[in-house]
Amino acid sequence: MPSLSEVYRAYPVHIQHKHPDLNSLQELPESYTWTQLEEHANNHPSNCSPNESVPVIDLNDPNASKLIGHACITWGVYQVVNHGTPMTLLDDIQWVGETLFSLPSHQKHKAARSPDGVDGYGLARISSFFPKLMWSEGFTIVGSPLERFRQLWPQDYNKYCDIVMQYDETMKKLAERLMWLMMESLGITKEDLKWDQFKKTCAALQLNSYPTCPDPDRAMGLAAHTDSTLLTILYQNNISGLQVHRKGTGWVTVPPVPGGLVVNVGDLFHILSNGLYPSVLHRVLVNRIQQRLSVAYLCGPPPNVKICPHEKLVGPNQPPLYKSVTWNEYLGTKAKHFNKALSTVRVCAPLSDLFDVNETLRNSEQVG
Ligand SMILES: O=C(O)CCC(=O)C(=O)O
Ligand SMILES: [Fe+2]
Repeated sequence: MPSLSEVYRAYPVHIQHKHPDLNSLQELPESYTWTQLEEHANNHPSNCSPNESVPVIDLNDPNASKLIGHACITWGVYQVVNHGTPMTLLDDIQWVGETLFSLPSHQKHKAARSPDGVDGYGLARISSFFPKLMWSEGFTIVGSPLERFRQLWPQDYNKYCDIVMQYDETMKKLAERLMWLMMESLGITKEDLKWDQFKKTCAALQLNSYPTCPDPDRAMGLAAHTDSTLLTILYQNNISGLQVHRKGTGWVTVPPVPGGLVVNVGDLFHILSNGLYPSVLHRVLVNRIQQRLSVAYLCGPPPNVKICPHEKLVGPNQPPLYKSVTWNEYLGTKAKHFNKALSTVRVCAPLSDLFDVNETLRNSEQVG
C-alpha cells in the first residue's frame, strides 16, 4: 500500500517556491492583490452575525452524536469543547508553529517542500489553481518531522519533534472518536463499516501562518476550498480569520473558542454520507494587527480503501450520488480539477440540486 507521501508525490503541483518574506512588506504587491473581493469588506471577521454561528458541541454531552449529526447536515462544520486534548498540548503546538514561522526566511527555506513532495515549508498547495498569491505560509508534516526539523533546528530539533508526535497521536485518537460519532449520527455502526479498515487512518499535519497584512481588504490568506479528507480537526489561535460558506447565508466567521477545535466535513465523508453532510467550503481572511496561526490535522482513510456512499444511505429513493473512489485516486482528481473534483466523481445530481434547478426554472418562467 502506498504511503501518503508517495501518493502526494505521484501528483505534483507546480507552484512558485521562492516568495518574499511577508513580514518585511510595507505594501501589498500586485501579485498578492485579489480583485474580486468586493464582498470582502462586508464579510470581514469582525462582522459576524451572532444568529448564524457554527455550532459548538460539548463532547461530554450524552447527545453529542445527535448534535454533531445536526451540525454536519446544516453546516458541514462544528466546533468541539471538552474533547480531552490538554490545553498545555494546544499551547505547545502553537508555540512550535510560532517558533517555526518566526525563523529567518533563509532558515525556513532550508526545509522547503520539493516540487513533487508534500512535506516541508512553502506556499499552500492550492496556490497553483489561482492567479494571485495568498498571504500565508505553511509547513506540512507527514509521518515523522525529524528530517525536516533537523534542517530547521540542527541543535535542538528533538523538543519540537516530541510535541508534534504527541499532538499527532492525540489527534489520531480524537479523529477516530469524532469519525465514529459522525458515523453513528448517520445510523452506521462499526460492524456496518468494516471498521478495521478505518482503524489505520492516514493523516497529515498542516501548520499555517497568516502574518499581519498592510492591506487586508484586498488580500487573501487562504482561498476558498474544501478539504480532500474524511474530516479535518483545526486548532486556531485566538485570532479570527477562518470563514465557512453556508448555502443561503454566505460567508460566516468561525470565531475562536478558548480550547475549542473546529471539525470540518471533508470531501470523502461527503461521499460516504451520500451527500447528506456537505463538505464545507472555507477560506481565511487576514488582518492588519495580529498574526494568525492554525494547525490542521487532515485525516483520511488508508490510501487504497474504496470510499463510496454507504449502503445504509442508499435505496430506491436515494440513488448513490457518487462513484467509489480511493483517497489515492481522489487526490489525483483533486490535483487536476481542484474545487470541481467532487462533481467529477458524481453519478447523478442530488435531489436538492434538482429542487434548485426547478426553482430556477420556475423563477425564469415567471420572469418570461
Ligand atoms: O487556517 C485555517 O483556519 C484553515 C486552514 C485550512 O483550511 C487548511 O489547512 O486546509
Ligand atoms: Fe482547509
